[in-house]
Amino acid sequence: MTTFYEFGLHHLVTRALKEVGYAEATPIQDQTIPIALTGKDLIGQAQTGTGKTAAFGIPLVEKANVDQEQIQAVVLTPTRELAVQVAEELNKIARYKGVVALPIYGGQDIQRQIAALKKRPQIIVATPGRFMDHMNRKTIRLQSVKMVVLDEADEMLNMGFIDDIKVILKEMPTQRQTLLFSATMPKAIQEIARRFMHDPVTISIQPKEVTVSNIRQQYMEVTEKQKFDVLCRLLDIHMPELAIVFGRTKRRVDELSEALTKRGYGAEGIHGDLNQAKRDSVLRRFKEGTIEVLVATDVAARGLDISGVTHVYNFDIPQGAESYVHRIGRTGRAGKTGLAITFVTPREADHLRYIEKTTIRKMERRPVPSMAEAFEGQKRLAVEKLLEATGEGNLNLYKAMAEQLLNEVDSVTLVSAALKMLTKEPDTTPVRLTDEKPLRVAKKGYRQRQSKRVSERQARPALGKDGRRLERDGMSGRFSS
Ligand SMILES: Nc1ncnc2c1ncn2[C@@H]1O[C@H](COP(=O)(O)OP(=O)(O)OP(=O)(O)O)[C@@H](O)[C@H]1O
Ligand SMILES: [Mg+2]
Repeated sequence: MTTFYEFGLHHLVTRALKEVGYAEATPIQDQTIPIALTGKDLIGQAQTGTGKTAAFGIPLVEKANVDQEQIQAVVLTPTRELAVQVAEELNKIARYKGVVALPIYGGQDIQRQIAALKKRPQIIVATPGRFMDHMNRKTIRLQSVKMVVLDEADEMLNMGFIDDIKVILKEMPTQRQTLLFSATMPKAIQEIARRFMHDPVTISIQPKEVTVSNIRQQYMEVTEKQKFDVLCRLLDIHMPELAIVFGRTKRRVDELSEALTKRGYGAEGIHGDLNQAKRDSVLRRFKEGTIEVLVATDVAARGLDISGVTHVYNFDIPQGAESYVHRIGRTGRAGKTGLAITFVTPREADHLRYIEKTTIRKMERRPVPSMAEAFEGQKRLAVEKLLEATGEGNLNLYKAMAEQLLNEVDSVTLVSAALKMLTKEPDTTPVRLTDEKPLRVAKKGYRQRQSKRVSERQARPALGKDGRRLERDGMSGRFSS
């Protein structure tokens, strides 16, 4: 493996990389950084969690000129949260060189953004809709842009951003370098490449294996009605550090997070109908570990890098194989291991096969855990907690009382009572969840009609009451501003 010194980077860039703990380049970084540094256009594909952000981020920071107070690079991302995250990573890489990356996204006060833009950052990381807004207001000037990155380009196409992207790219100087990155590269990307890239080099790391091997992939056959109890049991058995539960629609996410909270789990939902302040606070509390279960639509499936996510549950099987790859890719990142479990209702069996066929990877079928197994898991946790407390010391304050208690109650009864108090017993609090219709594998004719509809929709962007463009919420198929 290559160390970052071997790329001949500015010493202030290598110093920052050392500080963030990147000793060696990951395979995608190893292969793309030297090409990107030469100024060539590039398409980079590598599995989730393998460091694509730094693969484009390092060349961006390396090539930016600190003394030139103009926008020199633009990164476009499909979601607001991803724009923030990518800007954070770029700023880490850029901290000693003094280059500044600014995130610009919808739902944030535009005047504040305009004020921040006046400070003349060298790199902008933006969602397409808000970027267009600034272009139209002439609060962003593009004449000095030398590099453009499309992160998760395929998702931006899925979300109907194609027209925005075309307009944005047309406004950019033609003498620019264009980089395109994603873990999945459907055919539609080639159209972007052909129209907007100049003789791009394609780098694909293990294109056959779209998912990383350190994610264990399992599925469980459940009925719609069983899903919620099975999820609760799994959470009790797995005891994830952090878990993401993906639901199909915004309503589903709302109902699920409420139901989980009712049953005593620290859960919150995130989707595109929530205001930005709420989205930000939910994500922040998840990262801090204040809540341990994030319930999400596909809005959280792309690019988000949250360390500590040990489990991903597809409460509803995802529509597309790409969506599956990105959802489960929120775990098992940067060489860590993770577990992904997908719920499949009887009528969705074909859909599961289609995903397996597309990812060329079989999921392991697992039986639904019983309530007794979940209870066992929780009892084990209680024992662990109790044993841990015995090792912590500072028990002297309690010992006199313990001895007194032991005169009155036998030791087994006493410890049993302590364990009972520490154990989360099976909870059957009733919850309200609206059934989702099963997903069926689309028939060929239907698929074609659907894709035609999508292209029509793209040609005529959806407008809100005030005539503003609306952004689509991942794969949930509804619109939100
Ligand atoms: N060279 C490196 N050494 C160690 N860790 C790294 C290195 N490069 C990146 N990482 C870490 O790997 C994790 C995943 O990186 P990143 O988010 O860029 O993945 P990605 O390939 O863009 O994934 P996705 O397809 O999900 O967007 C991050 O936590 C990042 O800090
Ligand atoms: Mg990424």
